Amino acid sequence: DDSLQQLVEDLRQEAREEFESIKGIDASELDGYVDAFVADGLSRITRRVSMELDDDGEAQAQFEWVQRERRPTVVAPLPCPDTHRCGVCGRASSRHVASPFEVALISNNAEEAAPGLFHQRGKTARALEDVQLPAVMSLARRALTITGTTFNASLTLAGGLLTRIAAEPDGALQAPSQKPYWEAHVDQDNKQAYDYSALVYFEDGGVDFEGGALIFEDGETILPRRGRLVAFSSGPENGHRVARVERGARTALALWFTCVQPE
Ligand SMILES: O=C(O)CCC(=O)C(=O)O
Ligand SMILES: [Fe+2]
Repeated sequence: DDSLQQLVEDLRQEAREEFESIKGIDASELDGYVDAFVADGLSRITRRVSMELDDDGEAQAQFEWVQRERRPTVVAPLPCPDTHRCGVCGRASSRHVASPFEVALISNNAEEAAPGLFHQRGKTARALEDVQLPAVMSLARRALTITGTTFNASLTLAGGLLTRIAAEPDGALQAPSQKPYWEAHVDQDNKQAYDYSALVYFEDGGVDFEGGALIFEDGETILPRRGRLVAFSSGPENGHRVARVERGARTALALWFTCVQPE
């Protein structure tokens, strides 16, 4: 089918262009990234049927190959606390927000991209501004848009970290003053400006690493999956913790948004 061939060729071209805009990636890895990008595009290709009346007034079916949009976000609404400032409260989760191309790129380069602004018991993190991968910034913008639309809030990026949590080697030395990453907390307690939190994950829990689930105070547990976005209002309605990573390593893009527009 010619039109399908054309779509695949367009996807390959798009993949190459996206790759070429990103510096510092080993050329030997190009084919893998391009294939992942194309596979993602193909998984969203579907046939659209439309009906048209021909000159004799007969209905004729027209078929066209088109790319479906990524799947929409699912929201669990929650009552807002008094301190809440904008939008609706709740939790949302959406798969395939990061494409397999972005997932492979960021996961493979996370160690260099997040060599550790700080180190916190097996977790290292680097501020968004210091991450050298342009793909991370474009993903942050996408997460901002999706979160704002989902919760009906006009949001601005207030902070971001690319984090990597590795299972700790036995007997690793700990500074007792450090807060462990698995401690339960409310994001808004870390910074009052935070109104919404978003996380994008780059590995599959239970496959690429063991443990590391995101667990809300009421027990709702979200297992990180490649490309998955989780977003939630940052107040006490969404206290959470990260389960300890028992094997492997887990990369996450953590983002915080504010409803207060900068002056
Ligand atoms: O990595 C995660 O899943 C959550 C991290 C987190 O809760 C935070 O950085 O505030
Ligand atoms: Fe948090």
